[in-house]
Formats: sequence, structure tokens, C-alpha cells
Amino acid sequence: MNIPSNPKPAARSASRSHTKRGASPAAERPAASSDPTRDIAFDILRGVIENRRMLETTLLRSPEARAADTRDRAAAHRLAAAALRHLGTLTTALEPFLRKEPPEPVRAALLLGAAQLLYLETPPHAAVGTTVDLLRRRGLAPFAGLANAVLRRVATQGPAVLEGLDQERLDVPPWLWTSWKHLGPGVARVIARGLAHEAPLDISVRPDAEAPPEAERLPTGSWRLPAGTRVTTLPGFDEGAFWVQDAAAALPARLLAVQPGERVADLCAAPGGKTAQLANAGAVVTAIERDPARLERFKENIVRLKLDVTTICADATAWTPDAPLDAILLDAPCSATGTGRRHPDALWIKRPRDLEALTEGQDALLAAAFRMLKPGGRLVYAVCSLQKEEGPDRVAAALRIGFTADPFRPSELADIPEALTPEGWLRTHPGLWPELGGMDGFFAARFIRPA
Ligand SMILES: C[S@@+](CC[C@H](N)C(=O)[O-])C[C@H]1O[C@@H](n2cnc3c(N)ncnc32)[C@H](O)[C@@H]1O
Repeated sequence: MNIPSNPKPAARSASRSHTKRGASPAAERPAASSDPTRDIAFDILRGVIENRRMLETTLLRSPEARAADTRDRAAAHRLAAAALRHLGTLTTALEPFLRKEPPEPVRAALLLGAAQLLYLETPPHAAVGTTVDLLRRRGLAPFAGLANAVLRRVATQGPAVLEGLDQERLDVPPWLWTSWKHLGPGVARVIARGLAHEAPLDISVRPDAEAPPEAERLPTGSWRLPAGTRVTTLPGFDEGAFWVQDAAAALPARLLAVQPGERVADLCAAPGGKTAQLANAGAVVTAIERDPARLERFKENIVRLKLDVTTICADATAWTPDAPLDAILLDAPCSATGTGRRHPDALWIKRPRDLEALTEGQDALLAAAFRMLKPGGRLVYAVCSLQKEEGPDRVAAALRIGFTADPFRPSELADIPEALTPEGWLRTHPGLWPELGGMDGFFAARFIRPA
């Protein structure tokens, strides 16, 4: 597992014993009976570190998370995400204060405590006391004294320890850092800088609707609100005036340049941001999605946005349209390494060997898209990945299938010229637009099925 493991045995020790000998009042007082935020964050973090389970999966499946109120769930998400965003740094920062490796669950509790102290500005007494309580509630009382002593030292000495660390480097799994060399010299560090911050909330607004007054317009036409904004509370949400879509995610569908009345398929459609763009541009859209639960979410979005779209629950590699199509958007399932700002867990869960199965699936979808298009029909292939295997290497695969390349022109990306590669592909990453709050990492390329 490339999740940082084990602090090496360190010379200095905060606590010689795992008992509460010498512990402060925080370690001695009775545990609070409930703290849903930290309980859920603890489960999420353990799910990622110990079981490679996505953060969202724990949130969806855990009975405790489902029963919690929205604010507790959101706070738990934020806390676990902060620990995961800085997982490498926090692991290293804890090292000098640990004499030996604690059991995994205790390490998870310490990481949450340290994240609160070093990144979330939680007052030290609260971060330390709630971690001690958490351990007690979870049957780990023998480690309460250790947690108390370690976190009290992190509170006082941790900021100085952080100053000596290369946080950008530590917070990206080493294999990913190395793999991003294909993006150019120094780009891995620029990306890491972008990944250090929580993503803002971006929305795409229906052409005939107004953006919420508090949103800021971005150069590409998306609208941006501060990180942590709850989209459902914004004016216009219930009326379907807009949908959630990162500024970079809005670019591939735009580059398909659909014309009113064209017959278009969106082959991997849920939750529906790109379908909404195609339908709003006047295309006659068929949306294919193989996951029934995700298709339900897609349908809710399309109904809220009052769009007319044909939806089909199917594996796109086995689906055939009634007649050849004018255009296809293939937003293929991928490693999602471009979405690390929103999903810091994804960076730590993915392994290099996962890319093989993903690229096989992408090639199967490319071949299926080729069969569905009319001669002269066009395809935009997109992935929210920063990996060469899922981007440039798939262009080579598409050409082998029989597509010809149709490079994007500078005029099509005039509002974001830095995203156009010399080959005529789209490439964004979290280090772009640093002054505006960054964007997700996307790759896209356009092809024609020759006549
Ligand atoms: C990257 S997401 C698509 C995001 C979507 N285009 C949007 O903009 O909202 C990929 C989606 O493709 C679906 N999917 C994966 N493989 C598929 C296949 N073979 N056929 C149809 N859908 C598939 C996944 O369930 C997932 O919902």
C-alpha cells in the first residue's frame, strides 16, 4: 500500500507508557458519550487507510453517517478530507513524538487530532480532549494517555516541525509524483500546491437562467463559490437554474461543439453535468449509464434541470444506437487523479496496477464509440485523470482503432489558452488558475470517424 505507514522508531518519545500515568486532565476525564463528527471522520479515515475504501463509500454505507445530521456529516467529511489531504505531512510530523508504531486505529485517531491542530485551527484543548474521548469510545482507552501526550506536543512543537518539511512532496504519493513528470518540469510541484487546498464550488448555469448573486464568473463562463458552500441552499437550485460542475469539467462537452438537432450520445453520463451541457446546446441526447444507482441520481438532476434527454441503463460497450450518431461524448471512467482536491482519498487509494484495467475499459469504450458514429461523425474523449496512460496513450489507441485526430484550435480555448497542448489536446490540472482557486485535472482529445 502506498499510504504512508509507519513512523520509524524515533529517538524522542512523548510518552513512555500507553497508560494514563502522568496524563493530563484531558486523558483522565470520562469520555463524552457521543461526537458524531469525529466518530464518522475516524471511520472514514480508517476505511481509506486500512481498507482502501473511498471516503464517499463510508459516508453512504455507514449507519452512523446516514443517521447523522447534515452538518455533522459535512464536518466529518471536512475533517477526514483534511487528514487525507495532508496525510504524508501529518504522518511525518507525528514521527518525532512517537517511540514506536501505534496500532492502525490509534494512528488514525492521532492523524485526525494532528489535522485539527495543524490545519483546521481547532483549539488545542478541544483537539486533544476529543481525540482522547474518541479512543475511549472505541475501546482504545489504554492509548488515551499516549494520544494526550503526543497531541499536546504536536500542539506546541508541530508548527515548527512543519516548517522543516517539504509538504507538497510529502502529500502526493511518490508514484504519482514521478508519473506526473510527463506533464513537464516542475508541474508535479505546481499540482501539489493546488492539491493542498479544498476545492471551491463551481456551477454551470443554464443559458436562460441567472447565477446566484454571490457567485463569481470565471474566464471560461463557469461560476465559482467558496469551498464549503452548500449548493442546495443557493437561490435557483430547486428551480434547476444550475448544476454542480468544476470549471475544467465543463470544457470537454463544449469542445464537442454540438449543433441544435444533432443526434448525440453521452456514453458515461452520470451524474449528468456534461449531458446537461449537450442538451442545453440543443442536441438530441441519449445518455447511457451502466450503474443503476448513479442513473437514478442522473435522472433526478435532469428532472430538476427540466431537460429532455433519453436515458438508458446499459453498458455502453454493448449498446447500439438505432441509427449512426452525429457526435459522441465519452467521459470515460478513470483513475480520477485530477480530482484530488475534492477527493484526496482517491490519490492514496489508487495504485499503478489499477491503470491497466482502466485503460482496457477506455479502449473498449473507444472502439464502441467508433462503431456508433456515422462516417464524418466526431468524438470527444475525456478523463479527469493526470495520468499519461489515460490521456496521450489513449489518443494513440484511438488512432489504432481507426479514428483520425481533430485537434482543438486556439480559438476554441481562447479563454483558457494554457489548457491547449502543442498537439491540440486539452490538459488542465489543479495548479492552473492559482489566483482563482485552481481547477480539476482533465484531459480531452477530439477525433473524427473517417468517411
Ligand atoms: C467520469 S463518470 C461520468 C461523469 C459524467 N459524464 C458527468 O459529467 O457528470 C463515469 C461514469 O461512467 C459510468 N460507466 C462506467 N463504465 C461504463 C460503461 N461501460 N457503460 C456505461 N457507463 C459506464 C460510471 O458508472 C460513471 O457514472
